[in-house]
Amino acid sequence: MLFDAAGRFLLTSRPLGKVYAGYWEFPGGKVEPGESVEAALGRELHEELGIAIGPAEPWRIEIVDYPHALVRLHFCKVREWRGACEMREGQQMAWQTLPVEVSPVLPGTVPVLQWIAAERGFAGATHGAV
Ligand SMILES: Nc1nc2c([nH]c(=O)n2[C@@H]2O[C@H](COP(=O)(O)OP(=O)(O)OP(=O)(O)O)[C@@H](O)[C@H]2O)c(=O)[nH]1
Repeated sequence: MLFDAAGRFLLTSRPLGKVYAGYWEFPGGKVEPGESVEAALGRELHEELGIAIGPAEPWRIEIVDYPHALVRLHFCKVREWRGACEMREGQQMAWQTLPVEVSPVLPGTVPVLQWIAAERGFAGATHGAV
């Protein structure tokens, strides 16, 4: 999860051809064998966005049982990176705050918005209805 100095966070849309194409999520991807979560995040954000991240602060872990896969998601906060985000996989990006304006949000991403809301004392809907 990239957070800028204003506290906005970056969401990206899933590219065509993937499950849940067009749904918005925090950029990232799967950990490869032998790789740490932080290293995987750095690799994925470089592949997807062309940036080199600074420290990744582990935040929360969520398990989601999708019809296509059971996934364990490790959310880490990143506040420093080098380079400007470019969409290397045909995705879209949006810097967001609460409530999130992009839609639809990936089911596994919704709880994360709720955690951010709790942390910020934000009351109300975190995102629009699909
Ligand atoms: N990056 C990311 N993935 C999420 C979020 N929420 C969530 O449920 N996921 C799920 O976690 C998995 C992430 O793996 P991925 O992005 O590398 O995999 P993918 O389905 O795109 O397939 P791929 O192996 O072809 O890249 C997907 O099943 C995705 O649906 C999120 O906020 N960010």
